[in-house]
Amino acid sequence: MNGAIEVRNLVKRYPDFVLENVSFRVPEGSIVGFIGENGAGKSTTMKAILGLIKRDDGEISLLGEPDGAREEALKEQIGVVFDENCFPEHISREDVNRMLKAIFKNWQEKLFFKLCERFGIPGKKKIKEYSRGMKMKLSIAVAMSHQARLLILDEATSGLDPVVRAEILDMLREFVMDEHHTVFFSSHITSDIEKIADYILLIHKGRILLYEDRDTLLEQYALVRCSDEVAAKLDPKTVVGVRHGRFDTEVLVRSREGLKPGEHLAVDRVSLEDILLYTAEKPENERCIK
Ligand SMILES: Nc1ncnc2c1ncn2[C@@H]1O[C@H](COP(=O)(O)OP(=O)(O)OP(=O)(O)O)[C@@H](O)[C@H]1O
Repeated sequence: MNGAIEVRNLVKRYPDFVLENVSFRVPEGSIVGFIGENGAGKSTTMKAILGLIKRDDGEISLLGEPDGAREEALKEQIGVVFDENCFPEHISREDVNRMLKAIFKNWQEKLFFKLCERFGIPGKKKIKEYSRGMKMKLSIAVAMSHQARLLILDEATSGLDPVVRAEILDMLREFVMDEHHTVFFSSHITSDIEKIADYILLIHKGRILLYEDRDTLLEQYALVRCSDEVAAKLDPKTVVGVRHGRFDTEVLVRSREGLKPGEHLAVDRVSLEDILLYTAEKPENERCIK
C-alpha cells in the first residue's frame, strides 16, 4: 500500500513547544485518527504537512510525490477542513461555488450542490447567518467537491450535534470506499475516531507515543481492576498507567496476555478515551507507550 502521507523526523520549534522528530505514514485508502490533549501538537503537525507553517527539519511526502514536488497540483488533490470558517462571511453558497469553480480545475458543481442539499446548507443565507454546524458542513462539502484524494480534517466535528457528526462520519466512510481516497482526521471526540478510524495516532507533548491499528489496540489493551497488591504484581512492561481509587485500583495494560480474571482481578475493555487519559495524565507513562 502506498503512503498518502509520509512524515519523517518532522521538527517544528516554537518558543514553548517542540514537535520532536515526528514520523508516521498514513496508508492510502485508510482513515487515520489523530488524537492528543490540547496543545499536544496536532494542528502544528497538520499545518506542517500542508506547508502552512515552515518546518525546522524533516521530510514530508504527499500522495506519493517526493518532498516539495508538484505543490500546486497536489493542492488540487487535498481537501482541507480546519476548525474555523475560511470563507468571507458576507457570501452565500452560490458565491462559494462561483469562487471555487474559478480556482479548482476539477471543481464538481453538481456534487457540491448535492452535498449542500444533503447537509441542509441553505441556499439564500449568507455565511454570517450560518450556525457553526452549517459552516463546518459547508467546509466539508467544499473539501469533497474538487476530486481530492486526501482529506485532512482538524477538529472538523467539534461543536456539532451527534446527528450531524454521524452524517459526517458516514460521508468520510463513503469517501474512503474508493481505495485511493484517504482521510487524516483529528478530533477530541474520541468516540468519533473510534467509530471510523482504521489506525490511531496519538501525540503527547510534541512526540508520537502510539501508532496502532484500531482493532488491535482496542482488543489488546485492557483496564484491570484489582487491589494495590495485585496491581503491584502485574508485568511492569505492559503497564501504561495506574489509578488508585477508594475501593480498588485501575490499571491500563497494553496486553491482556497472562491475565486471569477472577475474584481479585477484573478485566474490562478499553475505550480510546481511557488510553488518551492515561497517557496525557501521567508524563511518566511516556516510558511505557511506544
Ligand atoms: N504560531 C505559534 N507560535 C508559538 N507557539 C505556537 C504557535 N502555534 C502553536 N503554538 C504552540 O504549539 C503547541 C501545539 O499547538 P497545537 O495547536 O499544534 O496543538 P493541538 O494539539 O492542535 O491542540 P488543540 O487540541 O488545543 O487544538 C501549543 O503549545 C501552542 O501554544
